[in-house]
Amino acid sequence: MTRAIAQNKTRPTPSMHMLCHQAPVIPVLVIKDLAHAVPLAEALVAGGLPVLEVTLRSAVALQAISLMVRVPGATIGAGTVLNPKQAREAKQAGATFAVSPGATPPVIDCCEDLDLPLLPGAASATEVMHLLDRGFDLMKFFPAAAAGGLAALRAFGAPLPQVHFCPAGGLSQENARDYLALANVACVGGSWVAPAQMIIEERWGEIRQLAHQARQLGNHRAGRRSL
Ligand SMILES: O=C(O)C(=O)C[C@H](O)[C@H](O)COP(=O)(O)O
Repeated sequence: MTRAIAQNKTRPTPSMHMLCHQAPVIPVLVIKDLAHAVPLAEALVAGGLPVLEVTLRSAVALQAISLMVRVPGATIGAGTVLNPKQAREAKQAGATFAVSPGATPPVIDCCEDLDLPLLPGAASATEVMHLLDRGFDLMKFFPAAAAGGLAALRAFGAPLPQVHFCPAGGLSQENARDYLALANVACVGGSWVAPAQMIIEERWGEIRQLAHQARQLGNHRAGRRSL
């Protein structure tokens, strides 16, 4: 029996669910200078965002992950995981989870073999259905704003109410609240809490403040709209 057939049922992904419920926002980070890794993680954790996604888009990303995992209170994942090699390297660096803008069978298989929780990306009903078939009921919705935003997520909720999403791509402090108000949104992802220029200028106090504001977005979730 092939792996796909053997797992052709909805398998809850408890670890990713747990991580997505720790805070309303997962910061998406691009770290270009290794010296920024620890103070950046400390600022975000101090602001109330403990789950961080370090994208594998820079030469120092893996080293950054291996330093940031030692920051008290931080849970570090690797983002932009595009292939099995990157998944293996992320795990080796100490990442607790992996995030991908999409989903390919090799990445899914590799993360399963590594026992590395994966937040795979989907942008259409067909992609969501493929991931459901692979047992995922929590996935990234990417690129959220470009792929239909709030209206698309609301529409997914009718035929696919069992699926929860972490929308990312085009979110901001201003629109994140509307996404978090949807019943099928577990959390959101975004780079707005750690803007590139602020990182370059090492404005950690301001980043902590942005994280704090983002954390507050979770306070309004009690009154969420149903789908
Ligand atoms: O790198 C990944 O794994 C991704 O899936 C993409 C990121 O989540 C978005 O690039 C964040 O988008 P912005 O908040 O608009 O900057």
